Amino acid sequence: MRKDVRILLVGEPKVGKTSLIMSLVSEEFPDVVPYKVEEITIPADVTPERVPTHIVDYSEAEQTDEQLYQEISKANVICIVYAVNNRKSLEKMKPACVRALTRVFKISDLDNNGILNDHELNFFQRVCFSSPLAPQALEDVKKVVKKNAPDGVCEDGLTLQGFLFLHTLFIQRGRHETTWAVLRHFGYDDDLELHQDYLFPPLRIPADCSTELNHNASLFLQSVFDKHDKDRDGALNPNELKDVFDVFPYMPWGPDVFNTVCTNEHGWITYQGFFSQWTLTTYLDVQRCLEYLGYLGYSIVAEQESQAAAITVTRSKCVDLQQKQTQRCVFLCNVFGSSGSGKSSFLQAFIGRNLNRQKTIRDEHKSHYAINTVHVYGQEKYLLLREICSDLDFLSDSDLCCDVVCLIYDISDPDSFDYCVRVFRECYADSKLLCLMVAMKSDLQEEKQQHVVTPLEFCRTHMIPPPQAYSVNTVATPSRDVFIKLATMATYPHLRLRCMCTCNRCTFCLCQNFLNSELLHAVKAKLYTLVFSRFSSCPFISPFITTFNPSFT
Ligand SMILES: Nc1ncnc2c1ncn2[C@@H]1O[C@H](COP(=O)(O)OP(=O)(O)OP(=O)(O)O)[C@@H](O)[C@H]1O
Repeated sequence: MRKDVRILLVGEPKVGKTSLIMSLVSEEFPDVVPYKVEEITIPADVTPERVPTHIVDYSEAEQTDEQLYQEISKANVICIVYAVNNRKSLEKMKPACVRALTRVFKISDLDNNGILNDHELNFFQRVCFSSPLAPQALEDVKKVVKKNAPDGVCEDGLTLQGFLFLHTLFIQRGRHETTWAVLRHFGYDDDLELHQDYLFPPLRIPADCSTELNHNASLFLQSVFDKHDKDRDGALNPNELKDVFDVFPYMPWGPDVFNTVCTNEHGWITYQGFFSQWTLTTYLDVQRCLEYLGYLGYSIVAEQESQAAAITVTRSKCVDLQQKQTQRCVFLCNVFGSSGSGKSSFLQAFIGRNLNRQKTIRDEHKSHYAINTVHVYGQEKYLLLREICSDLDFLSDSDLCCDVVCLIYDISDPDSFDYCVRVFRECYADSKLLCLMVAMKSDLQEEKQQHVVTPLEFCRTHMIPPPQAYSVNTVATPSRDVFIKLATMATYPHLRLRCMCTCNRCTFCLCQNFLNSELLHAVKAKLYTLVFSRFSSCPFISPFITTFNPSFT
């Protein structure tokens, strides 16, 4: 065993360094429990006489950082000392631990009032240790905290200070494992970092499938939103939004999010906008969504095995097309148009902003995406618009991949339609994807387009619906009809020849609703089964019956 061990005690003034030195080497202070003394492994031959040469007492108030580094380089053992009843020193000395426990506290504080009440303490206890605390034990805990840290109990619940004090007490009394059990349950590894396995649980996504948030996730996100919408105005003001992401190591959303989703008149994200942004992340980057849900403690609060339980992996798009129906709720629309044709304005109109409101958007806060809900024959769907850069040479296959294509031209710019023709011919003429032509800036004077055929003739030739006149230069919110059309085309890509108005009132819409109705499908299936069972034994008729399948009628 080394005899010249040099121990460095680091701590703020008056936290008890000297007492610790004395207790390490003598029996004089039986009440002082040396912090992690077993980890310091004091050599047996250290005596009080040798203390001055072996244990260096470092106090922040007395020395500079440079002197500390010098001492650290000379030390064999470094012992960080803090006083459990001094939160300031605790924060300073173990910031990673305090950060981790603060996140644990915030996740467990289900109503976000800064206090863990009995219900929340019991929930916390149950999810961490699989059994609730007995009422008396709960009272005892609060009593101990209150006695030692008066600010630790408020309104009969534990404050963050009390919660931190409790864990410091566990550590001090050698019950490190209790705190570690909590931290591990909330995803931390031995370095107090969130474990990669916790943040990124396995999730298999076959090719041609997409990812969406399921019902469990929407309940959880609704609770997260409600928890932080303290003024109950249905939107998250800047402070409330910052509070949502307080449990994240970084701010996940940039300023562009305010131009991607619906906001209220102050520009604050509404619940619709909040959920839309989550839907967008899930669709475009599901790994990121898993990570974010991990920071929010989804698996703990929703009592699920992992964040993967929040995700629905949809059926392959090919199978949807074959079966002529889909369960998907999120559809991607690529928006093409020449420079200045009005793509950004179109995207902003989708989240309810007219030209006047768009003028306030700063260039660096612009978004290439816009997402909102649309009702397609009574069902709520999410349509995600993606603005595609005008230079086609830079586009990859994944840039072109989508559920429906929107081609925009500016009726006041005679060259803009030519660009749409180019996109259609080069990228989508041979694909089965449906395209919709939008004649933007319809309030302006129309110019003759410099192309051999008119936009209307071009659409007729290529079985594209006629150009949809659209303008964002409106007094009220711009019309949503064109977005409903796009969402309908994305949802029912096999129905090429159909009414394009989707008003749900005209004869064609009513017929289409009827043909798509589950009742009609059920009746058809019943008839088929009946006919099949009656005539299947007849050798002359059965070959004809088997070719009759209701799903292809
Ligand atoms: N109906 C309209 N009447 C007048 N001006 C309009 C109308 N719609 C859009 N604009 C204006 O046209 C200009 C170009 O629109 P926008 O930025 O949306 O085009 P873009 O296709 O996104 O362009 P880029 O590809 O360069 O980003 C903007 O200044 C916008 O305010």
